[in-house]
Amino acid sequence: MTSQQTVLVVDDEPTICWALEKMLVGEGHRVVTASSAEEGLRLAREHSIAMVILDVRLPHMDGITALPKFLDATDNASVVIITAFGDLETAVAAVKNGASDYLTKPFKLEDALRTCRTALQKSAQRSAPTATQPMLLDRTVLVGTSPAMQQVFRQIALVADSDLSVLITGETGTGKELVAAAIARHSNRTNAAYIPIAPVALNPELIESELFGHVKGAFTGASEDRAGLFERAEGGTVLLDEIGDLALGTQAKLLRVLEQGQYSRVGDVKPRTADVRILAATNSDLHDAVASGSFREDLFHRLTGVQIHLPPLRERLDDIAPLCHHFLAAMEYADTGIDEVLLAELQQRPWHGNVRELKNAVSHAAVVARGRRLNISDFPDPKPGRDTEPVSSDRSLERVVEAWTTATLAAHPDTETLHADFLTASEPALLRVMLQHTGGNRAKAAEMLGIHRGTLRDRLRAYRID
Ligand SMILES: Nc1ncnc2c1ncn2[C@@H]1O[C@H](COP(=O)(O)OP(=O)(O)OP(=O)(O)O)[C@@H](O)[C@H]1O
Repeated sequence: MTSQQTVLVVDDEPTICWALEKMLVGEGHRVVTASSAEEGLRLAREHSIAMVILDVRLPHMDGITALPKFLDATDNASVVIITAFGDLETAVAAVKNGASDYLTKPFKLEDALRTCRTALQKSAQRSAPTATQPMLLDRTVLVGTSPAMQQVFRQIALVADSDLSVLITGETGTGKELVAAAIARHSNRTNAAYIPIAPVALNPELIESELFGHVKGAFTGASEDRAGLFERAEGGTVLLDEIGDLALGTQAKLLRVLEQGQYSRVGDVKPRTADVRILAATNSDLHDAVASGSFREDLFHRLTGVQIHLPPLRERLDDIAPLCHHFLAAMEYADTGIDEVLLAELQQRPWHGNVRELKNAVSHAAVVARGRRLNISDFPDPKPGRDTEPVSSDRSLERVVEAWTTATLAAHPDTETLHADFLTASEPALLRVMLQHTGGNRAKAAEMLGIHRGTLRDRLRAYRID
């Protein structure tokens, strides 16, 4: 147990204050509570606070606005933000404004405990205050309420401000480019260029020239010196889409940029310095590419330091409803409803083209329905999947688990609950599909799962699955 520290809980819901107080007192800490930011700030100045747990939604001043004031008043204590809805903007704003971490309501006490323990440890090591610029938030277009997307938001929030390169993986249409754009937008390179580029779309012979530039006479047609992508993106961020398609020679040059921050224009030996953050995306399995020798292992390890994996849409069915509403609203059909029956039918579809297919399908349906309530016949037929790509092979499952584990370890290096966290992340999908499969018959679902009915009931309740 850690030595006694004082924790300030600021939340206008007495039950949350009570539960957190009980939990932290159980850990041997002292707890003071406040129901508004103003009251909390007064207490923060009166006590020597090691950690603040701060709700975002508060009666007068909200938690994000109050966060810099709490950091100031507590001499940079760790602040854990509680959000009612773990959206990307709040998560990024919280982390960017100096929060150590955040919890999404409703949260489990064991999650809160783990987060608080880490935050209290950080509190002791926290350095002097840094200037906290309020963040200019633009409307995110990255929508999702599933646990998988919440994990993606958390990862974006945690890596955005660093200069780490990030590998974004996922099937086509899962939103990899949107994730890259969100990282660039929320990074401290936000005012510099963000250039997404798909090497596969470039002429293979000219690809190095496109990336690194060339000098006059380097090859036929090189009539003058030309800057490449890395020069144009100086100070900013580059997304290399479909990184798996890069030729081995180009991979070696990219590795030099990543490791030494250097490159040379084609036809030139003079090294140039690249101040560019590199994000990469792929929908292919780089493990296989490494095994077959078409992708450099050193580049693979360099890129997979931080990995964000976007699961296919069929593995995050909770996102279908908010995505539909988002796309309808963007088309100014916000009033066009999606009822439960339609939603259930949409959730049955395989969505091989993922969110891109859903977006196109919703646009199509909205135009066909012309403002009336949508039904399934308004939607185009599902896109066929590639025969070579089973809906969920053992191999892709293995990859998802690997990516999740790597990302969680990166976010929580001191974790002591990895196994429980893994179950929380993966079990709801398993149970939902089983219930759909058995038409809601819990006894049958429990039998097929090989677990006791009571265990199934408890898990469903815990995950709030109806
Ligand atoms: N979470 C999301 N919220 C809102 N829109 C999304 C989301 N995910 C994807 N989209 C939309 O779906 C489409 C495909 O997304 P994106 O281009 O980012 O996918 P991708 O994984 O990069 O695809 P590919 O591998 O084919 O390049 C885009 O129109 C994007 O705006």
